[in-house]
Amino acid sequence: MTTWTSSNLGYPRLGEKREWKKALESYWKGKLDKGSFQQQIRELRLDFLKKQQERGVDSIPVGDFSLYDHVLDTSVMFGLVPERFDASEGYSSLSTYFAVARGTKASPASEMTKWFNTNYHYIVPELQNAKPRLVDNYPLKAYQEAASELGIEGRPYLIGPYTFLKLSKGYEDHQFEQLFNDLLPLYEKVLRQLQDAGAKSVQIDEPAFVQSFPETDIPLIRKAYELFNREVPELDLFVQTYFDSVSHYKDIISLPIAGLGLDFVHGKEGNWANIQNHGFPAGKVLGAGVIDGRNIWKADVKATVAFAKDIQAETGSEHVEIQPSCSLLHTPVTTRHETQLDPLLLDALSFADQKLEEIDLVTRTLNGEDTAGEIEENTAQLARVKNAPWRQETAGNATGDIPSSRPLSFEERSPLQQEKFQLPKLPTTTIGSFPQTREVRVERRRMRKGEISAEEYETYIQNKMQEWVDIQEEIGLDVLVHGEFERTDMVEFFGEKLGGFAFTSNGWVQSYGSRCVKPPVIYGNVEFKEPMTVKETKYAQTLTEKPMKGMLTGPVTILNWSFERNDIPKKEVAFQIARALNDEVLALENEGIEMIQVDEPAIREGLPLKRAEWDEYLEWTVHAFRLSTSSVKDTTQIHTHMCYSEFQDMIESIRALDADVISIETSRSHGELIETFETAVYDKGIGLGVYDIHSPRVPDVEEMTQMIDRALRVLPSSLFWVNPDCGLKTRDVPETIEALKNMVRAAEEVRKNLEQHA
Ligand SMILES: Nc1nc2c(c(=O)[nH]1)N[C@@H](CNc1ccc(C(=O)N[C@@H](CCC(=O)N[C@@H](CCC(=O)N[C@@H](CCC(=O)O)C(=O)O)C(=O)O)C(=O)O)cc1)CN2
Ligand code: MET
Ligand SMILES: [Zn+2]
Repeated sequence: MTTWTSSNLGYPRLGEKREWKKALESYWKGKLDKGSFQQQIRELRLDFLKKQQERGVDSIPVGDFSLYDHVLDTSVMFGLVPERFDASEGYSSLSTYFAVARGTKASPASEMTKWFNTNYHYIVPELQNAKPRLVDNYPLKAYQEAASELGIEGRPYLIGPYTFLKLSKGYEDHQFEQLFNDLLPLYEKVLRQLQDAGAKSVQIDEPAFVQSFPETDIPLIRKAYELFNREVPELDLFVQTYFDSVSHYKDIISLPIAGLGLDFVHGKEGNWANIQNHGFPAGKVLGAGVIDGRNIWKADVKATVAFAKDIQAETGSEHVEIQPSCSLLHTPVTTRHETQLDPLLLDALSFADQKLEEIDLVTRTLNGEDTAGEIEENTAQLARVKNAPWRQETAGNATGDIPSSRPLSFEERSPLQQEKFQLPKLPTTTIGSFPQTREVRVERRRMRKGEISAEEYETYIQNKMQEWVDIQEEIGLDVLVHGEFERTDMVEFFGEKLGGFAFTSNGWVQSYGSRCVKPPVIYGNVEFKEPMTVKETKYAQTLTEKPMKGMLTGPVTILNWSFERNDIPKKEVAFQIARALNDEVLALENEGIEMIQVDEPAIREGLPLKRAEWDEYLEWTVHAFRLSTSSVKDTTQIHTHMCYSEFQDMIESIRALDADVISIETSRSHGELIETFETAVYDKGIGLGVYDIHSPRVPDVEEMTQMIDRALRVLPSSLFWVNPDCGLKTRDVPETIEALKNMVRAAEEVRKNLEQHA
């Protein structure tokens, strides 16, 4: 007799109408006092638990909620606050916590980077001189709160020691084992306190188990879980993996743990092969991640039930837990406020709350409950969607008519471009966006609500462009941008203008801290309808003699930061977007915009978690970029931009993009990227970001000249550009202007030095 239960792995923090974001931002601005802030947050936290309870989830995670980021919570819990931060109010005080996340005047924030292959960013733990100790047991507090306030017997959430250390920096490979050993007693203490408080099980997330990791780490992992199993025998250790199939599956399933959760959506083939080849140990709970936690399409409940039964039959498991494929942090909260969507499309969607209902339905069905009516309804809904007119279109993916390489090599076309643009050495520019102030957003909302006309809004945007062209001229930047004021977001904006996309009103997902994105939904074939950026860019160009850089989002980034359709291969969609962007690039060029940036920050984040799959991925992503950008004249300069990235291992693919200039985020990793160029050859235009734009802190001239000098030790000055790490949309106006002034002065100083030494 099989036991079927349900569990959730994490719930979105944002709230149905982004209440969490609003509370945080008001608190940071000093508009909400600490007491009210904590009260509001507590209500949200409890409400989220209640919503999961109401949806019948058997195992509800507690402690996955966070005030910024769950990795930062783990760091703070273990006292891993870098020394540069003032911890006088206590390591786990709000002021210290937010200082690490956001930086202060005195201390730059900790680095932030991508959470595996998602668009969520975590704060990277810094372990230089680390002396970890248990400062606060967050999961315990969360467990007790859920129990006393709501009577929920929650399952405390923890990031496992192996994954935590893998996500950290500030140590050499040979120190890994020592640091790991230092952490274990702390984990043991946390677990013991949970056991003493009556917790029955814990969720220990180890997504690092799905990455390609060295076999030599296995004894360490084994040692950790053996220790936990020995020291907290009453507590069921439920190890959770997601985003792909488990590497070294045989070793991982033999750990002394109570259960293992596997992703049967994003690691379906690999995990299926794993259980076929190696089975699943008797007596352990099998977590079956069968509901997609990364996308927003309604599940086929009937097929899911059948698949869960297949998994059970294959493994003979006595206890299977039906789960989402990963934490629901990566999906929007609920479809219930979506009123603008085509009803047929709305019918096809499932956000976090709906996914929990699907999990419940699947579980009840497996338990033999009569759910025939509900299943029938689900089947009918799916059929309606399948018959929708936009699902009938066959994929038009022919791109054979678009060139995917430029006629001249970089060496040949670069002098032609220089002759045309006449740029100084170390040209200065920015990445595209200028502050999206509250005023800009309010104006847009007024236009959308019909409170002002489209013309009034257009005039407002034109005035903004004028204002910022003047500012850029005044600062002395060499290549200007229009500022992206007309855009809500670099992906959503294009989604709204291209065919085949739909957009939600409340489909927000956390990107980092309080910042959210509203990924558009790709439901049909992507098509160019009309020029998307020409009007603004052309207008901005009339305001200046300097080159105005056109600004587009690249095909892979549009794809990766949207909810993708799941009925045709991803790369087909990328090529469709590439075709549309190629039309836009040519439309810009045709109107005299001859420097065009096509941003591709998401190429790196989308890299498969398993090395073996990299080549194939890089091949189609590079091809998509080249399809978008290769049709231009020799004298047209193509720029691209990437951020949050570790590029060490993909420099060759970056070269293969064949962009004339690339700008890359560098400074938040304190220049680590620069070291890459000591060995790698990069021989096209390149700007390594000279200042971190994620923090309100204004760097001084000296700091930036140092960054430039450091870069020039490994890159030729003839190819080097000076720019910030990324766009400036999240910054305030005064700090933006001040920082850019310092940046231009830094470039001037270094230029002067170069001339003296020439
Ligand atoms: N898609 C995507 N992914 C990305 C990035 C990115 O730019 N886009 N950048 C990297 C970092 N991530 C980021 C993600 C979001 C934001 C960001 O600034 N998001 C904004 C929302 C942007 C937006 O869509 N704004 C809308 C709606 C904003 C809004 O809340 N409007 C108010 C009215 C105005 C107000 O009260 O503020 C309302 O409707 O009530 C607009 O501008 O129109 C936010 O969270 O605040 C920045 C960086 C990596 N991933
Ligand atoms: C996340 S990359 C952002 C690039 C975009 N052009 C901007 O400046 O905002
Ligand atoms: Zn960027």
